[in-house]
Amino acid sequence: MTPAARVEAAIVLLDEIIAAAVGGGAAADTLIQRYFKTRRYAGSKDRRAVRDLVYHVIRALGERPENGRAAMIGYARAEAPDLLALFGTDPRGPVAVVAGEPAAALGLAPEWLIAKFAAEYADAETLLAALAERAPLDLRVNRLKTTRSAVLPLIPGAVPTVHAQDGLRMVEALNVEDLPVYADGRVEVQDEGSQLIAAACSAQPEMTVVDLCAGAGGKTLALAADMENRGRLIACDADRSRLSRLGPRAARAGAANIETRLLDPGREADALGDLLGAADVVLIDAPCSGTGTWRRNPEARWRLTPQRFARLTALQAHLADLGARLLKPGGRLVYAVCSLLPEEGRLQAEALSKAHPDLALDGGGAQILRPDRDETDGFFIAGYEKSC
Ligand SMILES: C[S@@+](CC[C@H](N)C(=O)[O-])C[C@H]1O[C@@H](n2cnc3c(N)ncnc32)[C@H](O)[C@@H]1O
Repeated sequence: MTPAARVEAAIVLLDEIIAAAVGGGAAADTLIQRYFKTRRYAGSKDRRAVRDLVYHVIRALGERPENGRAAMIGYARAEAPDLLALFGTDPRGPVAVVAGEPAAALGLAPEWLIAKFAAEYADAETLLAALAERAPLDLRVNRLKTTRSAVLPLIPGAVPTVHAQDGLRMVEALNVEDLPVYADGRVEVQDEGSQLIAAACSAQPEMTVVDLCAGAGGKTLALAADMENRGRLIACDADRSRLSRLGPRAARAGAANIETRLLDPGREADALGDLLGAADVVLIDAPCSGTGTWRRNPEARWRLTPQRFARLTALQAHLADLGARLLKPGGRLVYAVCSLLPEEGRLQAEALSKAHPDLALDGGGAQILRPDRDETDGFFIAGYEKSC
């Protein structure tokens, strides 16, 4: 592909990503993969160049742009004038820019979200800038199969993570999924912050542990390792397709004590009657806006609307309350979100304490993980003990 053709491809992809942000379509990564599946003429260098350009543009623009062309013109004008010079030079590239054409403005996030960050964090700009960076790749060593020290020499470019005891951070680029240690389930891809959430549950062998929003089981697998495959680990979710991905992952990881339960949204308790007041540990890794994961999914900034945000916070409160009802006396509850907004974290934790006076927040209180300070994705984590 010529340089101008790569710019045109990036514009087409940005159009698709913007449309998906409006209509709840696929993630940018998926759209990029699909795009190249049907364009075999694009070589690996072209693919990488187009992908990198698309992500540079997404990261640079806070508000959702009108369209891909406006996004590219705004980005190129401010950050890459050499790209602007390619417009109108090649029939396979973008046509020349005309006077007065719309151009997107650079920014860290949509204005309404910047205002929310600014109301909560004195250093909101630093935090938002850190969320616009690229995230490192972390692995979790699967203690059901091996140890961190045994695996470390087998992965070039990996170093132990600072906080998580089973974590490795890739400091050199490597296609981890091609490694034998990945193929046979000795390591999983998991951000260090997610590993710390599972660790905050203090799950032990022989316990009854409920992972209420298990998704495809990222944290469930870490809990199974903490439980040494002994006891009951009930992985629940309202999304059938996510939950169905847990089985093959558990098989690869050698996790053998997991039961799955599909929940009916709004009627989740119907499938959990036998577990009310019966769990030693409940993890609520609640569905959220994902503001803490913008480093990995920068287009998520363009997806969120005040209406969607309000629906999420209502769902979080509902699931937190349900989780509290599953705990047995003396049990432990962990409420977590991959968001740094107080409505999804601090205020939910306060409401939970108020609604359930028998839950006592951990001695250290709730914890916030930040990319600029902790070098993890952004998370809110609150751990509670239920009185006996
Ligand atoms: C943050 S994600 C969970 C990620 C997962 N724990 C992991 O470690 O990979 C939140 C999950 O909540 C699920 N969810 C949404 N509504 C739900 C509901 N009403 N009951 C249970 N789970 C729900 C979503 O399908 C999603 O998988």
